[in-house]
Amino acid sequence: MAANNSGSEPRIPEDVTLEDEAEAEAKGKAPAASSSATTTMNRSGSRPQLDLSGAAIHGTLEDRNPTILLPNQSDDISHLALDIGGSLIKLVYFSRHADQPTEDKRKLSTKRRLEIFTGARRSYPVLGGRLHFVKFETGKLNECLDFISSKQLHRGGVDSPSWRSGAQPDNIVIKATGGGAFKYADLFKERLGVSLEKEDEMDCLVAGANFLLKAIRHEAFTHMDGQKEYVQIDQNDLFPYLLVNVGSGVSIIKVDGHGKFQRVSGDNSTIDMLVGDIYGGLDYSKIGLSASTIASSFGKTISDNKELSDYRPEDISLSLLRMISYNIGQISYLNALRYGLKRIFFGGFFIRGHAYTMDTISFAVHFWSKGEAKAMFLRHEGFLGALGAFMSYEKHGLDDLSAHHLVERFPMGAPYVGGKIHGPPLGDLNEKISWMEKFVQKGTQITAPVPMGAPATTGMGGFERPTSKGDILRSDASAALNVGVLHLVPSLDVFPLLEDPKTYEPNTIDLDHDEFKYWFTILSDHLPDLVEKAVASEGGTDDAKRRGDAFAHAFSAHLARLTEEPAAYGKFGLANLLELREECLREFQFFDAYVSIKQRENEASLAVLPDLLMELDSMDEEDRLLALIEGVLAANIFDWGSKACVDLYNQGTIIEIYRMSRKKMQRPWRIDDFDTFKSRMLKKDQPYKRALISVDNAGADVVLGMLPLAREFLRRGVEVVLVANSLPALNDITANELPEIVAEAAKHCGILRKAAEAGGLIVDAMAGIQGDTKDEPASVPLMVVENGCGSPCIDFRQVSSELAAAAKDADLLILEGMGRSLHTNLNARFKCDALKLAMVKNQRLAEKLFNGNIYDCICKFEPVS
Ligand SMILES: Nc1ncnc2c1ncn2[C@@H]1O[C@H](COP(=O)(O)OP(=O)(O)OP(=O)(O)O)[C@@H](O)[C@H]1O
Ligand SMILES: CC(C)(CO)[C@@H](O)C(=O)NCCC(=O)O
Ligand SMILES: [Mn+2]
Repeated sequence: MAANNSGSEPRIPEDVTLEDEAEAEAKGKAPAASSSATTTMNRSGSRPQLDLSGAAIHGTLEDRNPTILLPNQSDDISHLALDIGGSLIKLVYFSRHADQPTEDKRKLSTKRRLEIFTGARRSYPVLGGRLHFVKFETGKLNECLDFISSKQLHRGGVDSPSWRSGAQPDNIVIKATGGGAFKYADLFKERLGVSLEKEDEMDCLVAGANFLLKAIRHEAFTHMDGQKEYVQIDQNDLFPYLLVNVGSGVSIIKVDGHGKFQRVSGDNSTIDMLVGDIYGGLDYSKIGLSASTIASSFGKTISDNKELSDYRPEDISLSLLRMISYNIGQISYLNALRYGLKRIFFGGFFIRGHAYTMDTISFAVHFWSKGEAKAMFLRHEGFLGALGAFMSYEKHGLDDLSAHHLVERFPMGAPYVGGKIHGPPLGDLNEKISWMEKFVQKGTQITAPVPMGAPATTGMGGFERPTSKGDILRSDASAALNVGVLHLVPSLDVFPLLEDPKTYEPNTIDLDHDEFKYWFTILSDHLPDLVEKAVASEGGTDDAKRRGDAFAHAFSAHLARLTEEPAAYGKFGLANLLELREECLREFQFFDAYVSIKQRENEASLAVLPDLLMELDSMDEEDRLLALIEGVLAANIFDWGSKACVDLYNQGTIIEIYRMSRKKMQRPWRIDDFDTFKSRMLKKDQPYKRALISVDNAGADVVLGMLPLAREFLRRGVEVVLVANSLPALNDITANELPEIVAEAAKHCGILRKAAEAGGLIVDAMAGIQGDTKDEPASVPLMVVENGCGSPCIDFRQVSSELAAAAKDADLLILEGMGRSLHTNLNARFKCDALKLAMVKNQRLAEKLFNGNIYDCICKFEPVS
């Protein structure tokens, strides 16, 4: 369908989904993905030896995970594993991040300063890359073979050296499990020239489940009365559990640890199971099992005196489904009872996200155990075996990964595929857009929340707002597998200053139904303007317009999907939603929609900075401190994510609005801990050592607000680490953009200049001559680190290793802006003093959080002791 060569109208299968490779998807732009080593390190004895001749480190030696290129390695190391079951083939494959841009000066000098290179951290064999989940029907094995072949997955992907060089590796071995690994081994050899190395199915199921439960934060959930609830699994309290995999057959396994398990029951088909050993030796009356519960509906078919054809097929199906599901629930419960297990995890594609099935199983388990045992489901339910087979390579170091290394993304196509491939996989962004456009024109119902609404025209808002009801979308959870692409980012760390990472929740407000409805409207309303900016940022070309349309449809589709099922992508907070928007922009190759706005505002602000600094310098210490905090709060008004503020920008120049905002500052602020903060700052015997200052927006916010504040710390001999986004989000300043701004500001300020030099941000020659340096103290460094994020919010469970390293010696954390200190982290507790500064630029949020009003200011100081 996607590549339709016939010239005729493409056929659009009813249940079409696409394999979203999105190879074009923000290549190499994943947050903090800078540290990529190579996957080609092989720890598995079962694999051929690596040819290390000619190996060269790519990138800098100081990079803690340099990419190692092995030019002479016949690239026979596979990034693919299979589970070939009776009904479905599951495929898990890995794709490397594209080559990273070389590190800039800032990064190198910062890393040197922060002593990130301790050598001890080189241990990761893991690299940055992505894990994809795809499935095919076993009956259509050819589709699967074509897919593997078209992507050259068995040879490490089309980007691999051997594929590029055209070399023919002779002995490719791929891990495979499931019955089909035996049955179809010859076919794989014949068609792809690969040997399947069989892995035990139970081993794989257990390894897959253990990995998911350890590494994916919101993998397991309960399902009661149609409601999903994600369960946080404590690693120290995981075992033992019962794993019930319901595929074509049912496997029931008691899992006691990693690699420690015992198959306890069930190896029959789902139908056989009905007559199987449900009560196996147990007293019928003791467990209160009533045979009529399940038998009753079919009982009628006997007494009704009707023919089978008199019944509606859907009624029969439902009865069957209920019967099977109850039975699965009962057998599982009985086994749990037998072994004293409280938790039962269900996997396998039989369940395939069906609310009805999950509810029925849950009900049965709950009922028979009188609430003692819990049925839980897994988001990657069908991929346990394939994932386990993938793990068995022992070469990706996946077992070293923790939840904070994994970021799940939902590019168009991916969540919904989980694998039904019809037609060739989409090779690039252009094909993806074409695919989407066809559906838009047809207005076709599709399983994915892909495009919908009226056909797009111009790229300038020529699309409809998404409807919040799923009338254009078919709500079919069977296709919407809710499995995204797992980005492995080994360079992410838990922020070490979090008081308790286990209980930390970034989002301040739960994105419940009402809340989501509100944000749905906000984000939908904002969309036309965002598309316009995005398109302009790419030169306003036809290509950009087309991508703009596609982005709008894709993002609308996500919103519609989430409206339909808020838990579709796992536990989803506002931080995730705002990040999804940015990721969606990047998916359609809009890398910085606000680039020109940021530039304009930076320039205007830098022009008035010298005057501001002079004014500040004429004040005494206490007044200056107040003026600085006021300045931060006032300048936080420049936020292109806030509708109210954007409306204001039409009413004056940047400087006029800044002055107006400043004039309106009236204490006490809505939260006003300024006096406590001031006292702490003025304690001469206990100065701070290092302040981490997390900045928000470009322009006045950073130039007239945060930089002068940073300068105050520097002047007091406090080291300053400015923390900024790794990737653009709205008009937020990024870590890459910041050094230039600092250098510009340093031309007018000796303190900044010396500190920036000390921090390696600028070299002496770059600094200007105008700064007055006569009474400055011995200089402490000013540094810039990236935070690992590409969103207006921050989740401190996953920050860049740079930031984590910088946190080591920090005793003050300043968070600025709505996204980072209100929407997220308002209630976060840290191991160091924390100052949260923001202007509330949204009426509803002001009311909800503070019983206040839009433009209220928050100055929340939380000393540790
Ligand atoms: N398109 C599909 N075709 C066939 N079965 C499907 C499909 N989608 C979902 N299913 C369900 O998924 C089940 C198969 O699940 P799964 O893929 O986990 O098992 P399998 O690996 O094929 O079986 P086994 O491990 O017993 O060989 C089927 O029994 C059916 O209930
Ligand atoms: C998106 C953020 C968090 C960016 O700071 C902020 O602009 C915001 O919360 N906006 C709310 C939407 C609005 O009020 O229009
Ligand atoms: Mn912002």
